Amino acid sequence: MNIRTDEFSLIAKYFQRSHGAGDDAGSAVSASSQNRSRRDIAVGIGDDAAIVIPPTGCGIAVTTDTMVSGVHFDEKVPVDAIGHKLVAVNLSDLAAMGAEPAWLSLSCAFPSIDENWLTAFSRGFFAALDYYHCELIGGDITKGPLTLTLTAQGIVPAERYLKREGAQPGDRIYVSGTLGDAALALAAQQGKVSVPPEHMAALEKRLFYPTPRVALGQLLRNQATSAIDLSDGLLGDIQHILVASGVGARIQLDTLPFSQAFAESISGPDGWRYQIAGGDDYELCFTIPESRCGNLETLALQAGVKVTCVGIIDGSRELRFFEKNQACDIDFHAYSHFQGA
Ligand SMILES: Nc1ncnc2c1ncn2[C@@H]1O[C@H](COP(=O)(O)OP(=O)(O)OP(=O)(O)O)[C@@H](O)[C@H]1O
Ligand SMILES: Cc1ncc(C[n+]2csc(CCOP(=O)(O)O)c2C)c(N)n1
Ligand SMILES: [Mg+2]
Repeated sequence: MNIRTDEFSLIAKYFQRSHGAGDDAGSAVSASSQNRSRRDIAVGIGDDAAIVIPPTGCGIAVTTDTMVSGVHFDEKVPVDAIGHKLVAVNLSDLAAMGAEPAWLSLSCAFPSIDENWLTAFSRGFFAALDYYHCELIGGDITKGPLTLTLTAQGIVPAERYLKREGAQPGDRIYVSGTLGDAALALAAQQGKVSVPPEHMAALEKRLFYPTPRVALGQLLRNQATSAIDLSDGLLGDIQHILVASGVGARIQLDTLPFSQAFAESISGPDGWRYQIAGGDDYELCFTIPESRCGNLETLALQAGVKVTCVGIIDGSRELRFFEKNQACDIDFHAYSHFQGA
C-alpha cells in the first residue's frame, strides 16, 4: 500500500538527508536509519517533533528568518542561492550571539511543485548546511505564495553568549568584511545606479551568497562587549546596540571598509548610502574595549575575515556620523519592510 501523499514524497526526495538532495523518492529509508552527520540528534525528520541532546552546561540560541519571493529575492537570483542565503541569514544571527550552529527546521510554502526549482534550492541549502556542519531536523510544507522560513538553533557555552546590550563608552566599534556590495548589486540590477559590467559578478556574489561570520562570532565571545549582525544596514542595526546598551556612537564614514569592486564602481558620499543603509551585508558589527584591540585583527584573520574599526561608543545616546572628523548629516534610512506603508 502506498501511504505517501505528495508532501511526504517531496520531503523524502528533497529534504531528508539520507536520500541526498534530488535523489529518487523511491529509495526512501526510515528516519531512524538516516546517516546523520551530527550525533546529538536523537530524533530527526519523520516524527511529530525532533529531539536534540544539547551538551551539558550549554545554552541554545534560537533564531528564525523568513524569505519571501519578491521581498527577499526575485527571478534574478539563482535558485541554489536562495537555499544558500536562507541558511546564511539565519547562521549570521547565530554568529552575532557567539553560537555554534547545530540544528535547522525549514518551513516552506510553494504555489505549485516545480521539481527543477526544488532540486536547485536543496542543492544550495544542503551545501551551506554541510559547510557549517548543521543538520535539518524537521520542517513543514504547505501550499501558498513562495515563502521560506528557517529556524536555526546553535550551541553556546552558558553565560558566554554575545548580546546587543553591553557596549560601554570608549569601546571601539568594528565591522567584519566589507560593506555595501550586496546593496550596490541590487540597486544596479534595479537600474538605480550603473556599475562597470566587469564588477557586477563580484558584487552580485555578495548579494546572492552572503557569508555568515560564524567563526568570528565564536571568537568574539571572549572579546566583544556587544554584537549584532548587519541585515538592514549599519545605520539601522547599530541603533539596536545603542538602545540596548544605553549609549551613543560616532562613526567615521571614511573608515568604512569596501571591496575593490565597490571602490571601482562608486565612491564618497554616493557610496555611503549602500554601505550604511542598503542592507544585505550579513557582516558582524561589534564593540570591544580599546585594551583588547591589540591582537584583534590578527585573531579575526585566523577566523577567516578582516575586521575594521569604524568608530567609537560614547555616552551621548546619539548616533553621529563624521567624515575626516567633520560632522555629516545623513538624510536616508536603513532598510525597513514597512517604510512608507
Ligand atoms: N513576530 C514576532 N514575534 C516575536 N518576536 C519577534 C517577532 N518578530 C521578530 N521578533 C523578535 O524581535 C527581535 C528583532 O527581530 P528582527 O527580525 O528585527 O531581528 P534582526 O536580527 O534585527 O533582523 P533579521 O530579520 O534580519 O535577522 C528578535 O529578538 C526577534 O526574535
Ligand atoms: C528582490 C529584493 N528586494 C529587496 C532586497 C533587499 N532586502 C530585502 S529584505 C532586506 C533586509 C533583511 O530582511 P529581514 O529583516 O526580513 O531579515 C533587504 C536589504 C532584496 N535582497 N531583494
Ligand atoms: Mg540579526
